[in-house]
Amino acid sequence: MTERELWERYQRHLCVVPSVGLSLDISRMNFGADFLDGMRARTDAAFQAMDALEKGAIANPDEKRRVGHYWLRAPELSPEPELKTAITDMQASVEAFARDVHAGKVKPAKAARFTQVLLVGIGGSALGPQLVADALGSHRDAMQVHFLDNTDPDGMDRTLGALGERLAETLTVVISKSGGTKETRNGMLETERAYQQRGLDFGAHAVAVTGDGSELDQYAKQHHWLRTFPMWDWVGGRTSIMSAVGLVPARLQGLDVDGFLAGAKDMDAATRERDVAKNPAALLALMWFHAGGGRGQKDMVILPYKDRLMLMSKYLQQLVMESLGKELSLDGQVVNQGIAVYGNKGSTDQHAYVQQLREGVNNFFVTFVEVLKDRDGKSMAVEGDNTSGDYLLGFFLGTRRALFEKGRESMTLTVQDVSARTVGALIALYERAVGLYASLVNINAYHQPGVEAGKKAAGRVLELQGKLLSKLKAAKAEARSADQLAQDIGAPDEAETVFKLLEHLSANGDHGVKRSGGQRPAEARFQAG
Ligand SMILES: O=P(O)(O)OC[C@H]1O[C@](O)(CO)[C@@H](O)[C@@H]1O
Repeated sequence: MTERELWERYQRHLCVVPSVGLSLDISRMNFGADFLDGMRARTDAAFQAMDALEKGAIANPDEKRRVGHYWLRAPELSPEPELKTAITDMQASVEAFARDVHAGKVKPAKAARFTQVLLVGIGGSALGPQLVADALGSHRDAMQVHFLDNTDPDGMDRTLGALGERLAETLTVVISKSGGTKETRNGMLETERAYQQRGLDFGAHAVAVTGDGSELDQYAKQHHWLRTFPMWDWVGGRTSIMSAVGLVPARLQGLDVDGFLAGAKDMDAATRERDVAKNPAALLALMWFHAGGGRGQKDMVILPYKDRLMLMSKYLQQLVMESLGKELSLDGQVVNQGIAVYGNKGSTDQHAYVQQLREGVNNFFVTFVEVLKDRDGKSMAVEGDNTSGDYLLGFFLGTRRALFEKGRESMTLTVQDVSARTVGALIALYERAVGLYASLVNINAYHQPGVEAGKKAAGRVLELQGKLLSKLKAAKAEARSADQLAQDIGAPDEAETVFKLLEHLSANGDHGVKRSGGQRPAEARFQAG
């Protein structure tokens, strides 16, 4: 294709959404002239399914749940008045609470004001707040936000240690829809102890976001936490950023929540458009289908040319992969669907994996995200008349061209700026694209059975550890191999897991397990010290 033909193709296929200042360019995807028409029947069915979902149908059949994240930015579209009231009440109470915190009406016992937020959550209960805080935050925010999103003890020490004395002015927000997620429970308990060690009452510094009656809800009530904000079963974790999950930290941070919700609402309106050429969510879903043959054969590389959007790929990794990575179709057939997502930011990635994108295995398509506004205020010239921002654009266009020359497909999303409106719109765009794509490939995007399997298996490992520790204590000083101990606890087939447990136990002083003998599994001996 000549440059001239490409320019024509660009103009023909450019999808512009003036209401949110966003455009999607699909000209560098190699779909044929009849592709969009050929997909018309499937696309219409996807629109119908989305329409039913928005009207309150059970769109998550396995869990028999409705899927209501679109109502969070347009409560008037809720299928029942009670839901609308629940959403608007939540929004008003979050706003009022943040106002009281900022004004010092809700204040810690041993400091004048809360200045820090510590968010404890994982997956959908952390990734959205992390993206929003990083994309929109600055040192001028009303409060600074920190995160505990794992059960890694050293990770917790690092975050809590960095807060140090400031724990006295830290408001901890524990977020868990289910209220029973172990990583979050552990982070909460360790945080509680950190407060206690400084003579601070955790409850007077803690807020929960969780489902009514959950384990976390009960804990918060028993320990007289400051507040609990609701989460509902009709909002999925990975699409919960516009529920209290995202609004509580964003309001506390002092971000433009109204703009964020408005951007998403405007994008929703634009992506209900049935004319595919004018609908960027439908085009994204169709390009994913084209690129991967409807089987996810190509990975989605997200390359935003803006530091503030670096977490976009991490956020989309959960949204896309937890939604689309499914073994079974809606009809129960084994389909093993999914699309792998990765990326960081340009032009930084140019100096890392882009080498492979241009010359290596052609198993991906890139989505470039271009932000027109360089910065607040003017830029200095760094070379001739050129600014740093001119260079960023140059590197983006250069990389895109270099990939195209080698037959590597890409799309480009262009936005005006990284404002709250834009971030809200981008999230809404991808939420709908994921929902539409799920319909195109006939899967349930709103459950995550695979994750549950891992959680159950982890539970069994900890059960095994319990048995192992009892045995080691009973056997006292007798040093035994992993194989012998696996026999002892009646789990001979679990010798490898037992060895891994013993290796970990003996590397840490918590349970008094000692290791002797050689380095190889068969030579190692373990005993209770
Ligand atoms: O908010 P919760 O219930 O703690 O769950 C956290 C995350 O865990 C998952 O269920 C996966 O394990 C995600 O879907 C969810 O966002």
